[in-house]
Amino acid sequence: MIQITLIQIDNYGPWTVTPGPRAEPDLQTLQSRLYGDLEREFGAHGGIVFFNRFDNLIAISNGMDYDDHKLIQDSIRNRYPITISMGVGSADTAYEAQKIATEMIQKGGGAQSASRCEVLNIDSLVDDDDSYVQIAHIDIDDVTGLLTDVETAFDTSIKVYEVLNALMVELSQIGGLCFFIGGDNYMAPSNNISDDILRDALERVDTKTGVRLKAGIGRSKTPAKAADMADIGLEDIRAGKVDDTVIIYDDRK
Ligand SMILES: Nc1nc2c(ncn2[C@@H]2O[C@H](COP(=O)(O)OP(=O)(O)OP(=O)(O)O)[C@@H](O)[C@H]2O)c(=O)[nH]1
Repeated sequence: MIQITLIQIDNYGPWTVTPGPRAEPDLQTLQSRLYGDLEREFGAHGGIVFFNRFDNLIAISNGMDYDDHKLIQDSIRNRYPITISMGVGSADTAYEAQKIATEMIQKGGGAQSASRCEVLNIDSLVDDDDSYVQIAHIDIDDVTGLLTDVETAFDTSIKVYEVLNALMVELSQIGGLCFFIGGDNYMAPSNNISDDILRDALERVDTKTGVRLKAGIGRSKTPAKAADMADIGLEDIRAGKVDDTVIIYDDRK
């Protein structure tokens, strides 16, 4: 089972324009610092946060309970001019878990409801015995030689974001999620998606976008450890240790 936490800034839209439109560099600073702080806070529990849309961030939070979430929520209130609500869901697939987490927040009120403040709704927490996270670290082959060093920076970004969208659509159709994490890298929470099915999905994206993707896949009890093993898998593919575009490492006893 994978546990997903949706973190949503309370009443953010209206806040950004009250008493008048706030300077965009200030909003960008707030959003990036909030992402960094949440990454550190969830990371301290072995979790991982994806910036997603910055006002709606998605975390894998296996092993974190109500008190862990509440402590983070209180800390953000003490250090920011905004507050956050959180919804938590657990399921066999990442897509279903985020769907439940979203329902948990929506149950607490609208994203621009002036009365909704610091909702923390948990549908279910993953038991330690059932805790399992699969993450794929997906990378474009030779983005440096094919794009970064030969195309304009913006044209490279068009391609990288085109690949992101194709990955998000493909993975959501097989129960997974996918997030851009920088450069030419994507991370896909992908519980219950086999390496064969994932390889086929990557090949469909290759065909659609004209790139060649590879992926290390990590399986562990905690999100951070699963991500670490996915990174190792990616490095082993780069080093030619396997003649495949995907490799799985699983450290569950
Ligand atoms: N978030 C994140 N970004 C990374 C990671 N590794 C590389 N990057 C980013 O991705 C960019 C490209 O790095 P690489 O993927 O190693 O370059 P490449 O030319 O595609 O090389 P190959 O993937 O080996 O074919 C770097 O400039 C970094 O911005 C990583 O593990 N995590």
